[in-house]
Amino acid sequence: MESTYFLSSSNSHQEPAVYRQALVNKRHCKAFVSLRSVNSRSGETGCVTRKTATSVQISTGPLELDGVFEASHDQKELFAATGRPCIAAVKEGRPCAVLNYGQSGSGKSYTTNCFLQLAFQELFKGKSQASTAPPAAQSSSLSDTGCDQDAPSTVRISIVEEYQGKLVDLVDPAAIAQTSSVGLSGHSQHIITCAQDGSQMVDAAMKKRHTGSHKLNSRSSRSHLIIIFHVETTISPANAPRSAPAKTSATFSLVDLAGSEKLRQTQTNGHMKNEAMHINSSLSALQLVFRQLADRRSSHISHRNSQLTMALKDCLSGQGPLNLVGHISSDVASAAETAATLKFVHGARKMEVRRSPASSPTKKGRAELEHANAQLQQANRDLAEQVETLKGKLSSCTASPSSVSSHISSSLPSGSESSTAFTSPSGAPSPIASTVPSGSKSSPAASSSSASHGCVCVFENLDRHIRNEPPAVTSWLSDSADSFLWLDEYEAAIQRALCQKAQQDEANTRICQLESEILGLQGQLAQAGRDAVEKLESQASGFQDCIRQLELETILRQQQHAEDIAQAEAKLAVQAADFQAQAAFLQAETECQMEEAAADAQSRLNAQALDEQDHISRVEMAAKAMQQEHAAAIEQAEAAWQLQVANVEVQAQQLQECLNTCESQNLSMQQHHTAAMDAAQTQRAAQAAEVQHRLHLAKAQQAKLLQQVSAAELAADSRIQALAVNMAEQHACIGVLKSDRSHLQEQQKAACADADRQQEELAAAAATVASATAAKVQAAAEAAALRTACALLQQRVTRLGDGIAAVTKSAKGHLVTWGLVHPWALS
Ligand SMILES: Nc1ncnc2c1ncn2[C@@H]1O[C@H](COP(=O)(O)OP(=O)(O)OP(=O)(O)O)[C@@H](O)[C@H]1O
Repeated sequence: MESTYFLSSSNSHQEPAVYRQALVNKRHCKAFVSLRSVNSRSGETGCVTRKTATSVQISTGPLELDGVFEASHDQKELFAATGRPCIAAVKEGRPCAVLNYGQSGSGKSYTTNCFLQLAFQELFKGKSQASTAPPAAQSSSLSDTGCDQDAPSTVRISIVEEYQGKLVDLVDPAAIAQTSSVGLSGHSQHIITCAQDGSQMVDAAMKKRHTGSHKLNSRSSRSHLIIIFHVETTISPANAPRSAPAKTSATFSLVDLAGSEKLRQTQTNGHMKNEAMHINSSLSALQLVFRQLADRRSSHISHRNSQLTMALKDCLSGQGPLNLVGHISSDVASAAETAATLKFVHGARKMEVRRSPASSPTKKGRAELEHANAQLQQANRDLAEQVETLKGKLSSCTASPSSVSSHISSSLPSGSESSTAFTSPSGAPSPIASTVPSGSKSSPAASSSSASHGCVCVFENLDRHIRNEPPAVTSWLSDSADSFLWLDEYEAAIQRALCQKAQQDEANTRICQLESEILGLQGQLAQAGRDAVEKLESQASGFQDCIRQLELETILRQQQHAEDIAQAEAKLAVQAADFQAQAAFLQAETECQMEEAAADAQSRLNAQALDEQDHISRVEMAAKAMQQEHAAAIEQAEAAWQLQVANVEVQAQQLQECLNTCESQNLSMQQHHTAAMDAAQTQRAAQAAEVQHRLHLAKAQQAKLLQQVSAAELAADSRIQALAVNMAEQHACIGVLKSDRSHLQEQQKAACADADRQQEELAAAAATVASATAAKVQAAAEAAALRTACALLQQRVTRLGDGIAAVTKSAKGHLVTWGLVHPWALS
């Protein structure tokens, strides 16, 4: 049984997308131009000309491309450059595509039809007749032609159009063609076995394609046509590398895009206008995808913008050739469209194969996928081992005819030869002799299993001969009845062989079952892969949607932020203007306030100076008042003292007068002797007691005056101390004022002058206080003088007392002497 393995095909329906992504950046899109030199509309030509085989001349200079062909006669060359490499690639298992792009009426459909015929020829090269055999047989027959070593074993075709955003299967309308994250799916696939088949199918499908008539094209395509060739190729062993798989599968897409239209030029209305809008919209989506694929900075490919780009996702993946044919006209009236087509086609050359973020799975998804793949590969290996084991068992059950015959020979009676054993006694050749090689002997020990196949062959041959030629065999059997004594043994061998054949059939059945299981598992593997891919792609599409949503939100937010920033800037400008105005106002206000503060400070200083002056004047007045009070007190004290002194002097004079009177009376009494002596003595004693009393009073008054003087001195001292404290406080205030004045420059001078003036005044006050102190000293001196006078007065009083005592003693002596009084009366 021939084992077939799929190559690592890039077909999206057989492998996860992660393995389909090429990792190397390289250019994969080639740009070609099909130039129609017609002047149907404007009558002028020459807006573009073919310069070389790979460049066109336009107004701005030459434009390099991968190939430039004259549409009128170069269709085969164009196909050779664009279609044939794709056919070769699809046979190698790489997906590829040819896209026809251009203005309406530029010849895209014409070229597509030519390409189809040429592609069929290329695919079925060497096979001219359609085979009537069933597909399985066709597959083998295609590869067995020997014309093309790698001719496709199976070619299936799908024809789908994208019309107004919907996909339509043009071969089987019942099929629901749709796109998903893995590309196009659900479309019908139809095996074709020859170019004729393909042409008929395409012709039938083309009749169903949406077309319309407008000014530029009487049969204008109103849809994008996608013709997909699903090609499976069995590579001959000679071509296949030793370890390479032997079968490939891939798709070749031939795309006839609807023409880009300017409504003004085509002059379409109503329904066709709608169609044109859809066409232009999907072409714009395609252009965007091409631009994104050509732009390395672009991280997102917008396949989902249209059904067309979704359906062509595989073709654009860059795993196989992508040939873009731009159809242009040299008509000057089409210059704008020609320029646009050239720009698009030329820009597509920059497209590079790269990992598409749109299809790249997430890390987690990739890990899951790789894990699942590893498991599936392990299961595949296990199954392959089982198959190999069963194959070994089968081969051990299989033997060559020679071994069977030898086994049969060994089973014959001894001495009998196989050649005679199968020869009739009449010498007629045995009908089965040819099945048993003569003279072949094998060891009797040969296994019955190795003999089984030979026995079966012999038996089948015999059976066939019996059925085909019954009389000959019957006669041969009857003639040889005696010679077939070993028939029983032969029958036994046949039984054994049949038994082994049954075992072999069973093994074959088991192998078939296992193969079908393998196929089922492979299908499951593929399905699991597809499911996983689909899941990942759906996740990726979800992510894309999220990313798009986020991008949209980001753009909206950016716009909102820009607006906010503009508003904020406007507000800030207004606020800045306000602030400036406020700052100017505040500055003016501050200056006014400073001026006012300076004026206030000045006035306060002036007021303080005035207050100080008032205070000093008050202090001075208080000092003056105290001095006056002190002086008054001193004067009062002096007056009181003088009054007292005067009183004492008066009393002393009065006492002197009394003494004089007493002396005169004493003289009179001396003249009148005894009676008057007692009365005079008593009177003198009473007078002396009164004088003593008055002296005592005078002394008390003197002491009181002395106390008053000392109290006045204490009060004066305390007043002087209070004045000194006040003066110290005034000095402190002056210091504070000085420090304040130091901070105020110009005003300080006046304040200092005032302070100096106040200082001077204070000095004057101090001088006044000093003079008051001097006056106090003087008063003290006067008090001392008063005290001295008092002492003198005391001495005079003492002397007066002594005189009085002496007078009294002399008077008493005279009285005793005179005998007026007895001495003892005087003691
Ligand atoms: N190379 C050519 N040789 C001769 N005739 C041509 C060639 N190319 C186009 N034509 C003719 O020009 C006409 C318009 O061509 P075609 O329908 O292929 O244009 P188109 O690009 O497919 O237009 P649309 O986009 O509107 O479908 C057809 O009648 C076609 O036969």
